[in-house]
Amino acid sequence: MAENTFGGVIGYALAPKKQNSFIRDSLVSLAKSRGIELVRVDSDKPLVDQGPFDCVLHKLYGDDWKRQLQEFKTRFPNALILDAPEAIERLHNRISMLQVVSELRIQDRTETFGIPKQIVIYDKATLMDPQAWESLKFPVIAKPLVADGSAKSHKMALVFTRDVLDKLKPPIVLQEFVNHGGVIFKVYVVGEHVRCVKRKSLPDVSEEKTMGVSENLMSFSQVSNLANHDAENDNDGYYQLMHLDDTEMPPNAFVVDIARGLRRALKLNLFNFDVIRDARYGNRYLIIDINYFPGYAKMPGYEAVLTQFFCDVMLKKEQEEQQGEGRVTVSIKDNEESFQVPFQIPSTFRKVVFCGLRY
Ligand SMILES: Nc1ncnc2c1ncn2[C@@H]1O[C@H](COP(=O)(O)OP(=O)(O)OP(=O)(O)O)[C@@H](O)[C@H]1O
Ligand SMILES: O=P(O)(O)O[C@H]1[C@H](OP(=O)(O)O)[C@@H](OP(=O)(O)O)[C@@H](O)[C@@H](O)[C@@H]1OP(=O)(O)O
Ligand SMILES: [Mg+2]
Ligand SMILES: [Mg+2]
Repeated sequence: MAENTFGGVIGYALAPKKQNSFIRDSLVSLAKSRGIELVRVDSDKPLVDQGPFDCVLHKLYGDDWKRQLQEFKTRFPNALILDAPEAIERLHNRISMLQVVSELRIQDRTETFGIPKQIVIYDKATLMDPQAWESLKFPVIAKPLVADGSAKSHKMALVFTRDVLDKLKPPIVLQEFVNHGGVIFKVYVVGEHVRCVKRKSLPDVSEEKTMGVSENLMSFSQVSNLANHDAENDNDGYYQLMHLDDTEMPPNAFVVDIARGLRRALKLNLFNFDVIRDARYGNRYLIIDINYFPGYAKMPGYEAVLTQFFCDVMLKKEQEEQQGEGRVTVSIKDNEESFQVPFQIPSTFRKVVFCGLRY
């Protein structure tokens, strides 16, 4: 993509951990060299009192933050909020998060995609009702329904048998565990840019293993974020087991099609999604998780990707503002009724004088 010169000020509102990992000197200086200034938003002060910002980049939760963004948008209508809080909210619930996958249509591909079979359980009574989960095949993964960024929302359990379901705390999603060779694909989306990487995942579960497990419930959290095992230091054979190196990537064009479709449907620019390849078929892919503003710094060369995105956003904003300059709303009064009509002033006219027309 051609380099553009439209700079601007981007305010970032991030939790301290995210700020530390994302806002590196290397990103700040590269962005600066392209005219983009990255400025920290102080979460102890009202957002409207800070700035001016051309754009606000954010990953914070709660009603107060949402209200602050609304107030900011009202006060500074030209400022961009990246991304819209209503669009982000869809990812805070593990059911609505994946509903969007069924809306996607991708043509002319031999690969297929979908989501694992899953049900939502809101209370203990339903959890104990066999009818609720009779359509599910065990093992299943129990995931907290809410994905609100808390440590709790990442606490999962691999459940081998029905008799341990009473140990779970609703509201939860019960999702069928699908064997996938112990490797997950994480697809990072930054506007138009799409990058797929491999990460380790839970190992496959065999029928015998399901029968013979001593514990019928195995708890875990953020498996793909555990430190990568060094192949030379692999005393426990974990790295070998995961086959990270010899796992084939999904076709790039397929991944890009899904990413672009999700971006359009979700109306989000900054997210990643986790994909597994169903070991039973080889060309069937399942989307299991979508995260807003993930750990981009783990993506090699993230500084260049994010800087280009910031520049693209600023350019688009500038173009829209220029187009918008000729746009006015004309009030028309017809006897007692009045109408508001949008009107575009042709760019060749420098000055237009509206008089009280009567006809
Ligand atoms: N249906 C499934 N079948 C097989 N493995 C799964 C399934 N769902 C989740 N996993 C495994 O469990 C891990 C955690 O699940 P998931 O990605 O839904 O949780 P998360 O806490 O939201 O993750 P993240 O840290 O990416 O936000 C996945 O990375 C994958 O290894
Ligand atoms: O911790 P990191 O920055 O690396 O990023 C992780 C991010 O944590 P943070 O936003 O709390 O920092 C998580 O967000 P929440 O679900 O907790 O909101 C989730 O998006 C993970 O998927 C990200 O890891 P990745 O998917 O890139 O491996
Ligand atoms: Mg995940
Ligand atoms: Mg997640």
